[in-house]
Amino acid sequence: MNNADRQYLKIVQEILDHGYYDNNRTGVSTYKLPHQIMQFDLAREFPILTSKFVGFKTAVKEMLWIYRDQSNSVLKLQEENVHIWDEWMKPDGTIGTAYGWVVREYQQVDKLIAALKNNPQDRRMILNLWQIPHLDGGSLYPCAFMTLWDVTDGRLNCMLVQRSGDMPLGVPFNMTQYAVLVHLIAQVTDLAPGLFTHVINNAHIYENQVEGMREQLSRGEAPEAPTLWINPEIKNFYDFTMDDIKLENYQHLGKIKMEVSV
Ligand SMILES: Nc1nc(=O)c2c([nH]1)NC[C@@H]1CN(c3ccc(C(=O)N[C@@H](CCC(=O)O)C(=O)O)cc3)CN21
Ligand SMILES: O=c1ccn([C@H]2C[C@H](O)[C@@H](COP(=O)(O)O)O2)c(=O)[nH]1
Repeated sequence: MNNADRQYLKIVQEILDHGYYDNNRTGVSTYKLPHQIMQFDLAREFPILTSKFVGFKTAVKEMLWIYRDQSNSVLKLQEENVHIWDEWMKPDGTIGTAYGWVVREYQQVDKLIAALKNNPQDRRMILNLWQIPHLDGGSLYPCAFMTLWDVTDGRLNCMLVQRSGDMPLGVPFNMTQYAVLVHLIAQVTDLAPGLFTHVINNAHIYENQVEGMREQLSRGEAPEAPTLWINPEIKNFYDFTMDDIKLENYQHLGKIKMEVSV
């Protein structure tokens, strides 16, 4: 069994067995549990689910849109055939002052890379998309909103804090795309990838997704994890393209269609 699936499916099972049934902003109720955590050693494994197909390219394109392009343009994502933000597009074609916009506003990536290169003992290395004055200017408050970075013994460790996690849709994307981000940042700072810890404050399954999750749980053994290939020649974070990031030998048990609540 793939370790990513083992940790992920354990949380899913916990939510279905013991989750608290509650309403929320979207009007579609969820089963939820607080404080769920997954942890991966990126030197040993690449975390992507194999118990269902996860759109690796879509997830990585979204991550590059936020951190490399530092863009809020949904139209730009659509040009790359990514439609997961369509429902949140404002009339101007953007998601407003959220995600990539906030990264750019405070030059957060440049500051992180500079600290990792020049002062890796720093204990203040944080990317924080939760910028209170700009929250209401965005179409959605950021969910995976903070990463805390650490260098220990030449290894780059990253903790992702997610305030709200849609286990069937958002979380499989988030775990994989942030693992890729750690690999990319490690490569351009001459560090080895280390621990990736994913903390989810409110981990939930919308009630119209329960059937899909039960199907995923009932599937047979999840195939072993694929491997991530990154073009070793890229030394500048902003030079990475999708051609430089590839998943090799991705075996999975097939797509499961689930609904997104807006
Ligand atoms: N309720 C909700 N859940 C989310 O995960 C979510 C939001 N809202 N709002 C903002 C973004 C948009 N995200 C999304 C939206 C849709 C999919 C989705 O439909 N995924 C499909 C395939 C999509 C594709 O490859 O084009 C999946 O099966 O993973 C995933 C993440 C993550 N975020
Ligand atoms: O990267 C993401 C973005 C969004 N989500 C999910 C989590 C929630 O289901 C919704 C956001 O609704 P809120 O009421 O603002 O919490 O989107 C995710 O899992 N990952």
